[in-house]
Amino acid sequence: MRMSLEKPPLSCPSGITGVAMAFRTRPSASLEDRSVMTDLIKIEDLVCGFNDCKVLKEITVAVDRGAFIGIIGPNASGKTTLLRTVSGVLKPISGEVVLEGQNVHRMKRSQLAKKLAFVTQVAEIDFDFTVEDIVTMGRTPHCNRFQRLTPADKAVVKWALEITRTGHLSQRSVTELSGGEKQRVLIAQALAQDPDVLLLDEPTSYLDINHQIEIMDVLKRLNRKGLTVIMTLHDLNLAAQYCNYLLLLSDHRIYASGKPKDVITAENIRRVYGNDVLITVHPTLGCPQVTLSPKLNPTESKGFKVHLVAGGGMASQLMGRLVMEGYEVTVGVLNHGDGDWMLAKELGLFILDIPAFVDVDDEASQRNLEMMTSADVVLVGDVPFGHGNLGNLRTVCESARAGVPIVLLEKRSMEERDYTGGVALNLYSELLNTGCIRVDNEDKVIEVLHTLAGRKSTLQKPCELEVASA
Ligand SMILES: Nc1ncnc2c1ncn2[C@@H]1O[C@H](COP(=O)(O)OP(=O)(O)OP(=O)(O)O)[C@@H](O)[C@H]1O
Repeated sequence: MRMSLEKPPLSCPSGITGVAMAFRTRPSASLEDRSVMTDLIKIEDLVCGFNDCKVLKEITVAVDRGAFIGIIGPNASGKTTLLRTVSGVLKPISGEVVLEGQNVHRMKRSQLAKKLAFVTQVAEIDFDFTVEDIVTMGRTPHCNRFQRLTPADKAVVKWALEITRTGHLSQRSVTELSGGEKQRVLIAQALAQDPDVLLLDEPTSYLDINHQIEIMDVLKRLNRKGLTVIMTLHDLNLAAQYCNYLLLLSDHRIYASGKPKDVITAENIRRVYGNDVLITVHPTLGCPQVTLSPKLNPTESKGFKVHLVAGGGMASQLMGRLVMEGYEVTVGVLNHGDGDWMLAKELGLFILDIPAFVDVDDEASQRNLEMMTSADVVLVGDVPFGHGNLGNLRTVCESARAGVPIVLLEKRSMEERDYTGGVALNLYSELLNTGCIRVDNEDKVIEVLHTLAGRKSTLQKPCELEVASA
């Protein structure tokens, strides 16, 4: 069955019209500015919190109709508090939240509920209502107390159930539902309310990945039709993919705001969350994507040095695994801007590098040899060899002759990776005669390194004992 995004016609049209995508955080507007503003929501010098506890201060944000805003930040940074204050549920300590010219905290609840819906975090619903009853309650602001639901109201309820894929639950009691089902029912209720602005507190927290995408897709499509969406999110990747603008909260304030690519930066995440992360670009959407890096303590590393011959972005996975496993990794020789160079840089590894499009020359090779011979093992990734990086292969051969253990990752044969008309292949055959270890996937590389590192530590133990007893 196809879902229609079009709401059935209503007796009270929502007034959703053109979409002006804009969002700004700024100091308080002057009186002159105010006269030309067309913001749907204006948050002015807001201080919010509880009694004397100021959770957030200096919050000034302008939201235009049609914005899709994500509020992100660490635990207890005030995301829910801000959303509750914007929703009118929590009174501000000072400042104001203005919706279409009216202070939300002075509006009648019924009047506000026609324009704004708030999906709270899933709480225990103790009342034995059916799902249909719960979603129907979303129509309350639009109905006269003594009036029965009109066919138009019923059609909206049906639409909200369908669009959130909760129709099959309509006769079930909400007390029996799973957390994810309840979450979708609460979103259905809010959509049945037919608001201009939808606020959602962690709407995906209980949802599996399929339902996360499904709900976010529905919200995005409704947003394209004019629904203004403001939500709190912990998942930074979802936030980057779906939100047009982000507010990053930290230290009782808006720490950063703007487009996802400007807010979700490694520096911001490190400062606010205290985590080192890898920021890459989503392959199809172009938005930032966050990959968590473990907090590696150098003193806990395996004390086993791996020099990696990488290139062309073909050794990225291997590099990440090595770092995760606690090896001391150096990389080289790499050209500036190479995919593996960029990752090595993000990971903070020592890179022996040369400018882009420059061949590995004798000087670079000499330094590479020094690094290889001081490593416990040289690992050659499944990289292609051309005339530019042939020097790396020559140096690996030299290191092998000097007795350095060599591990070769061969996902593809050297014939497939030789762009030198056979020179690389000859060097490779020479290398194989020195008794290198050959493996065909990353897992096996890790197994081999584990064995080699184990041998090294066993050999070291008597020395350590001697030192200890001296
Ligand atoms: N009713 C309350 N009374 C007093 N303090 C509260 C109340 N609710 C929340 N707080 C406090 O306000 C601060 C912000 O809480 P809030 O729930 O807004 O953070 P959050 O960013 O949404 O957190 P999380 O990511 O953990 O959900 C916290 O220190 C919290 O303990």
